[in-house]
Amino acid sequence: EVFTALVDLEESLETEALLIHTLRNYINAEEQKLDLLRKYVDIYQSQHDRAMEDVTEYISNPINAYTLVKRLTTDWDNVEALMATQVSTDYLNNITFFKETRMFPNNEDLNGAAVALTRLQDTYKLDTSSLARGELNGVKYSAELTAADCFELGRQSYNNGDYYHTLLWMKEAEERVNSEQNQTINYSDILEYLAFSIYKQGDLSLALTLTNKLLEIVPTHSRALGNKIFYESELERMVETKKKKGDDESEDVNVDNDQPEHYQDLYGKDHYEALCRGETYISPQVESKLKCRYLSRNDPFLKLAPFKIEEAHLKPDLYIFHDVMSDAEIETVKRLALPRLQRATVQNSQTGELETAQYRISKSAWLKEHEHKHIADISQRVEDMTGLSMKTAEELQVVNYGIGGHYEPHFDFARRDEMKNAFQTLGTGNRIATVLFYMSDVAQGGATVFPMVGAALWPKKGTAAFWFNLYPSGDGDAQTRHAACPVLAGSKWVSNKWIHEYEQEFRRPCTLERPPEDLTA
Ligand SMILES: O=C(O)CCC(=O)C(=O)O
Ligand SMILES: [Fe+2]
Repeated sequence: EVFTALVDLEESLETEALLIHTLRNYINAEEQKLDLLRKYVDIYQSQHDRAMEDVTEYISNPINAYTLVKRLTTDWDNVEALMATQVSTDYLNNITFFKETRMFPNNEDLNGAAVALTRLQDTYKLDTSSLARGELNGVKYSAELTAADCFELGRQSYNNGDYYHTLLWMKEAEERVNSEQNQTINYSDILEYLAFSIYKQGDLSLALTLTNKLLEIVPTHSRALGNKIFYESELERMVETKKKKGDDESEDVNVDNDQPEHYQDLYGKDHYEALCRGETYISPQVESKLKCRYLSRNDPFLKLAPFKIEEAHLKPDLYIFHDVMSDAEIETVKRLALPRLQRATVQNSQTGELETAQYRISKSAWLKEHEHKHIADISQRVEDMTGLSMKTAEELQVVNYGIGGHYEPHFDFARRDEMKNAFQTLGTGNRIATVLFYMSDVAQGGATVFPMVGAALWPKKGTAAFWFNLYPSGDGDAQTRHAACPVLAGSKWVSNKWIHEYEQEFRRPCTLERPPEDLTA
């Protein structure tokens, strides 16, 4: 979803400001035109009224005779010309220009935004009515949805073949429209979608009832008339098959009330979503062993200001480093990434979906002195934190997740079959370890979760997560499979520092120890 990234939405707000300004100017211009026409019509009226007081006297006066003729010729021509003036043309041209030169969401973006919202609804088990009232997990935000907004969410779901969400949102639209003073959508439009998605869910008679209700409101509705005939004949056919079978076996109606496929097909989806909701399942044995400690690596400087480490899981070891990126460094990293983030997107390899905006800060980027220092300091800090060499590490990779932005479960290391293309040619080896800096707090959602071990790491500005992706033998640790949960409220900024195998020989000598079970071969 290209348009869920914060930066895109910011530009969209600027575009909207331009549109509002243009619309206001257009309305003013139309009003000026109407004011002028009003002035003309008033003059006509008063002259005409005067004439009608005494018609004979009026037309026998040569001046009146002249002005009457003039009013009906050149004056009237002016009126007609003014009436015909297309005030809107220039303003419409302006709008076309904005659409061509500025970032402008299209129908695909609207669909993406709707999918993002329904994803949040599923992941965080949000109740439709609460969501429509602007409540997220009991927190009331100012925004609310109108009946028309709910209808549009239903319509987008419908177009995606997702009748499960169509029904949820059309029902909500129905409830909302009944309590709206100025109705934002026609009830009959809602009924039509409602009836068809109910049919898709297998309830023929309810679909027929709703269609009849629709025909009471709009008796000539042609699609509804067609559907009525179809539902009635289907129902009749069902009754006949029932009679033939002579029992009450359930009918083989085209039932389609499951969630769409992509909600089900991913490994451990339920578990992943439960973790995202904060229902962690880390084993009590592991949890009781977790400690917080200071790390100084016998380094005299670090002894003065040791790293504060929190263990989040053991085997695989997941660490949280506290206070390892300053606000100034965060601002630098975001600012360097921002201009490039606007159109950059990440494609999810499993779903092909566009996920988030991301950007790699490159060494060759022209950096100001303090920016250069910040980037170098961050790299040095990662070296101090991990004790690993930065010689083969990748550049800092920046990701911004907007509302609904997420990253499906994945490994950071390359599997054996991917290795050749991935990192071998670079001469850096596989990604031995990951340092993930959190560059923002996230109001709700956005955890980094490890479904196979039941750990969830919650973003906190200035902290960093750290783990080894590979066993000392060089084999990938399947348990490090992880995901970024969708952002429910707020915006999430992270940056990754991926550290590679080569050059680590003296820092993390490899052993021949094999993993207990190689799930990734
Ligand atoms: O954003 C996160 O929490 C995780 C990001 C991640 O896994 C990645 O970029 O590889
Ligand atoms: Fe990752």
